[in-house]
Amino acid sequence: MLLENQMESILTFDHVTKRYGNGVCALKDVSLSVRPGEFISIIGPSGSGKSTLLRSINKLISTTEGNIFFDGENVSALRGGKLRKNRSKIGMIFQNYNLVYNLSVLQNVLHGRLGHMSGIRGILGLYPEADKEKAWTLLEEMGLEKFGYNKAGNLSGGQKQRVGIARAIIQDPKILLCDEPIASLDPSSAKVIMDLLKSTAQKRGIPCLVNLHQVDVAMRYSTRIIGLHAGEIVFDGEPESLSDSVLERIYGTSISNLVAGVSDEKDWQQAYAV
Ligand SMILES: Nc1ncnc2c1ncn2[C@@H]1O[C@H](COP(=O)(O)OP(=O)(O)OP(=O)(O)O)[C@@H](O)[C@H]1O
Repeated sequence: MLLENQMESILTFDHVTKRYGNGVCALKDVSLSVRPGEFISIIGPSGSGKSTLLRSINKLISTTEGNIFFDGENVSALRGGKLRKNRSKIGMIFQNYNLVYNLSVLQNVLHGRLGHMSGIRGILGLYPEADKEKAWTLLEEMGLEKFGYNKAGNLSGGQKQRVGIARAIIQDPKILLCDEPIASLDPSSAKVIMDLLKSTAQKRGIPCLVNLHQVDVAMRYSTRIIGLHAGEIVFDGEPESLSDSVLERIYGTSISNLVAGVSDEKDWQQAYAV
């Protein structure tokens, strides 16, 4: 059974540990597998290793022990062109959007194709017509077709993040990694972004790993939640199994010390203006 799961998984962490130069152990013996179609939230207190986990997948951070397998390759061993190719299969969505603000919305979306182009065509911005058509279709899907020629810097935070999603999707990624995608947004924009993330990823069968600080959002959207505490996975299961005692283990404190989550559907609807 374990072998079957590993065979169909797109991403596997096999006993991964990350120790930074200052001695901090940010990931401790982490093992997990991600399968197509999963929408996984990673929760945990500040400093528990969520960003380290996400960034080690595209080797922005090198791990110390263990192996990470992504799309059939051992990421830990990849260098140069092979590493770039592997990264082109990973869509990243950032808290601060990482757009080029003085370029147009369309050009920012097209940047997602750079990893698939030869150096000179990419430098000159000579995108094939098919890519441009795809970019417009994605802008439409994001409700941004009217903003294609606007400067990305002039958009609202929620609109910028929608550009970020379109840029990640146009890559044709095999996984989406989202590092606190709604941390800079108001609750109503956050809902739009979570809805779009989930629908665009699920429609295409792309697995999604999302770092979140909002437990209620994680519970509402995820097919699976991973809870980190001090670099260790202390919970890996369905949202329904995330009890108060599990939350206390993840956050290392009594539930009464946690900012009240939005616990029932009615409260959620009020907070997120459903
Ligand atoms: N470049 C670095 N050098 C040294 N220590 C680091 C470095 N990056 C992160 N750390 C440490 O590793 C631990 C995990 O950090 P990480 O950013 O992965 O946590 P996080 O759960 O994403 O936190 P947050 O929710 O605040 O973003 C923390 O103790 C942090 O101080």
